[in-house]
Amino acid sequence: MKPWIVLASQSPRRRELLERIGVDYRVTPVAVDETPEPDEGAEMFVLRLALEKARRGYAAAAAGVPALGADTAVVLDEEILGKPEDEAHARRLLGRLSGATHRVVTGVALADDDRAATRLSVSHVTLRPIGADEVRRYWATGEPHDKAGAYAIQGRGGVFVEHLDGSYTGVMGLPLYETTLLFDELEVPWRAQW
Ligand SMILES: Cc1cn([C@H]2C[C@H](O)[C@@H](COP(=O)(O)OP(=O)(O)OP(=O)(O)O)O2)c(=O)[nH]c1=O
Repeated sequence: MKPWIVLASQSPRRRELLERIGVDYRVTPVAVDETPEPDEGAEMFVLRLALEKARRGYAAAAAGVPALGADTAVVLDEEILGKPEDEAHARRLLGRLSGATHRVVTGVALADDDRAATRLSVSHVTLRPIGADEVRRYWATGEPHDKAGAYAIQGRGGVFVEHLDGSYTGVMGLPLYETTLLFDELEVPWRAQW
């Protein structure tokens, strides 16, 4: 049996969110170069990567069903912060995010051979001040290692979140509202489970 969609992602968070709403998917992770173009804004960047992941996922899976791609970036003062390379990098990232408001942008894209649709989710997140010792302990949990901005709202990092203006699932990596708009657009039968 064909799945409804291909998920062009290795992120366990994206799988978990699709499972929450009962979507039948198959995973086909793809590798894309995640380097922003010179002068490319964060919104354009995540939309471009989401679409690239979706298109490559569609081709690689060869399942004849639409492929979903997504990309999340944490943005402070128009700078894309990315994932931490090591503890010192996480310390610098969380030091900058501590006690400040940043933007989390997630692009989602759904594509097949002749159709493609994209949506953008933008959230503003305020983190409370985070102490150096707290960063050290947080790093030791392993949680921040593969997360943009070195924190996870859905995990222990939730204790740092003083305010969220936007989409919780968008910050987590797959905005469910926007994703279901894409499903409707390309006639993915997600409502069958409701
Ligand atoms: C800010 C934040 C990010 N993240 C995650 C979401 C994304 O998985 C990750 C950002 O990296 P992405 O490059 O968007 O995704 P990925 O590398 O995990 O997976 P793939 O490219 O295969 O789809 O950070 C959280 O889980 N919680 C948060 O609060």
